[in-house]
Amino acid sequence: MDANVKQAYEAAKALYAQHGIDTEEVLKKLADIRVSMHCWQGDDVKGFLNKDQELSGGISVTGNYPGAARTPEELRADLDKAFSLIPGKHKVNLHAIYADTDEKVELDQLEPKHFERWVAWAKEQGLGLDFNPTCFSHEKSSDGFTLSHPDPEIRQFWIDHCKASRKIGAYFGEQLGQTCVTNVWVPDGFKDNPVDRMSPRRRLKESLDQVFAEPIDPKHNLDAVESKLFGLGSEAYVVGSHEFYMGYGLQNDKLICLDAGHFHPTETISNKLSSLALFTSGILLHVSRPMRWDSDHVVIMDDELLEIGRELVRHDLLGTTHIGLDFFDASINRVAAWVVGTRNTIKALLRAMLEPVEALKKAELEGDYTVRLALTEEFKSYPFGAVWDYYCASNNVPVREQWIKEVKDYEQNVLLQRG
Ligand SMILES: C[C@H](O)[C@H](O)[C@@H](O)C(=O)CO
Ligand SMILES: [Mn+2]
Repeated sequence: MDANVKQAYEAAKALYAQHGIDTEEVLKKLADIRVSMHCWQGDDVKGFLNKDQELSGGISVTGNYPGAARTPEELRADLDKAFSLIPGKHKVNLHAIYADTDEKVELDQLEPKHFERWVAWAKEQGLGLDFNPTCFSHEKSSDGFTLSHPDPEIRQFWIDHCKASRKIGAYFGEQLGQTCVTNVWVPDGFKDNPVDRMSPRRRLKESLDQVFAEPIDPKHNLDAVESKLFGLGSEAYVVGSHEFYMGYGLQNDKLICLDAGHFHPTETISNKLSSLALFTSGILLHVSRPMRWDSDHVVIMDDELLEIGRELVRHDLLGTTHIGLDFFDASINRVAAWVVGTRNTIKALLRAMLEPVEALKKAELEGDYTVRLALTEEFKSYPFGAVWDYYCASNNVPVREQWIKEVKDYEQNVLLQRG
């Protein structure tokens, strides 16, 4: 390890120790956290099953940076590259359209065998896998409805797809010895004001009941449901709203997924964690960065990311919260997008772990808001960066911006050769 990195770490360690913060313990805890890196940043949410199908469902990817992965092999190579620049062992979040198979298979017919190559790779790399049914970019969702569709045949197709997805999730969990989270998000909604808000929600509820009817060992698969306020083309009404899924999740013991981009622009998911945690056995996060709308920008270390980290650490929610990422930016190098977003997410958790939480809570309880404010602010310039650098070096990944050169080399030698 570089002597300067070690020396800076030792100085930081001593400073934090003065506040009773044991950096060695902190780094051990940090190493246990698995962030679920979403595969869809690597190819602009195209997948491999219906490659020619246009992206739909009210989400959108902008940019035309060269080098998007075109095959499962390319996507795995890009993920390998990104993981080599990120400290720790993590998970990959797959969508159903990323099946790796030579068969032409419909979504409702998908089986674990169509993901065997992903599992073999994950085993080799020591990664976990999460899963999502893909209820968009398909002719049967072209009018904007899936699980809440008025046509029972179309509804059944999506129910069968979601059922198949849970089985694939259970297979991942069982094969890899790490619980898979299978997250159901459907785009269903209306562009303009509906007359009947209730019937689609009733249909969605009934469809979900069918999807989840078969019990699955929670050691292998946990179900999650993801709400949304609006999408492109569903501005007036989304069937699966926050209230809908909060009710459904609480009543049926499902993980409630909070996506940072799925609420009113001034609403934050950090402020929801301490409430939901009191009523649920776990939460799924989609850490994203909405800019003016659900734009899915790459996660940066902004106030909200820091606050999410603090809430998870201060209320001891790391054991029950599944941290997934959800962004897709095609205007920059896609491997770099993963590295920036994932490193930032881990770094925000580290920063939160390096705060004098007990002293701050004590000040608050005693009504000493002066100390609460002053200490919070002073800690913003404590040398967390030295601890982070040491963590990266100890994990044999590049320290600070050294990783950029590696991505640039990979771009020259691999991504730009893809034509
Ligand atoms: C591709 C994802 O499933 C999707 O982004 C979903 O999680 C979402 O957030 C839709 O807005
Ligand atoms: Mn999401």
